[in-house]
Amino acid sequence: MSAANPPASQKSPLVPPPDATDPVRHPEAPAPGEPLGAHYDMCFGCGGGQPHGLHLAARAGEGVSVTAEFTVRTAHQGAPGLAHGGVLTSALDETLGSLSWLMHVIAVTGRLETDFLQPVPVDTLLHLEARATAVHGRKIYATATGRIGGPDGPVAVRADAVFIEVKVEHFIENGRQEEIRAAMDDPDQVRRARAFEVNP
Ligand SMILES: CCCCCCCC/C=C\CCCCCCCC(=O)SCCNC(=O)CCNC(=O)[C@H](O)C(C)(C)COP(=O)(O)OP(=O)(O)OC[C@H]1O[C@@H](n2cnc3c(N)ncnc32)[C@H](O)[C@@H]1OP(=O)(O)O
Repeated sequence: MSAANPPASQKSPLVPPPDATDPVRHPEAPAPGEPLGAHYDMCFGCGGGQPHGLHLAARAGEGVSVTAEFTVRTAHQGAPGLAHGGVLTSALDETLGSLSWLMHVIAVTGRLETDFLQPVPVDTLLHLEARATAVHGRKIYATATGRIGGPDGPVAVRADAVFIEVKVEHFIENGRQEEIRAAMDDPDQVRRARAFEVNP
C-alpha cells in the first residue's frame, strides 16, 4: 500500500494523529470519587430538572476519566423490554461529555461511534466509564464503556469519540435565545459554565 493511500484505520477521524499528546487532568479538577453534578439543569443526559432525561450521575475518576450510572427505564425502550440503542448512545455521549469537568474545557461531540455488544433490558443499571485518550489542537479523543451486572461486569456497549473544544459563545450564539437568556440570568448556571474554563 502506498503512503498516499493509507489503510482505512489510519484515515479514521477517531484515530489520533501521530503528534497528538496525552490528555492532562486540570490541577483543580474534582477529586476522584467526587460527584460532578449537572452542567445544565435541563440537560437530557444529566439534568435534574429534565423529566424526560436520563438523570445520569457522574463522578470524577482517576487520571482523565469519569464513571457514571444510568438506570434504563420503561421510557427508554426500543424493542419490548430492551433499551433503545439511541438512548444508550446518549448515555455514552453524556459520560464522555463529563470529561470536560476534569480538563476544564468546554467540548461538544464531533463524532461518536457506538458498538452494541449485548442487549440491555429495562431496569438494568448501566455502569459507565469514559476516559480521554489523546488531545490534538481542539480535538479530544475519548473512549467509553457501559457494563451490566456490576462495574466489572461484561461490556454491553462501547463508544469512541472525538470532542471539539468550544468557547461559551458556541452556546450563546447558537442556542435558542429563550433558554440562553434564562441560563445567563441564573448565577448558578454561569458559575457552572465557568467551572469548565481554564481560567474561571
Ligand atoms: C452562560 C450561559 C451559557 C450556557 C453555557 C452552558 C454550559 C454548557 C457546558 C457544557 C456543555 C457540554 C454539553 C455536553 C452534552 C453531551 C455532548 C453533546 O452531545 S454536544 C451536542 C452535539 N454536538 C454538537 O452539537 C456539535 C455540532 N458541531 C459544531 O458545532 C461544529 O461542527 C464544531 C464546533 C464541532 C466544529 O466546528 P468549528 O468550526 O468550531 O471547528 P472546525 O474547524 O470545523 O474543526 C476543528 C477541528 O475539529 C475537527 N472536527 C470537526 N468536526 C469533526 C468531526 N465531526 N469528527 C472529527 N473531527 C472533527 C476538524 O477536522 C478540525 O481539526 P483540525 O484542527 O483541522 O485538525
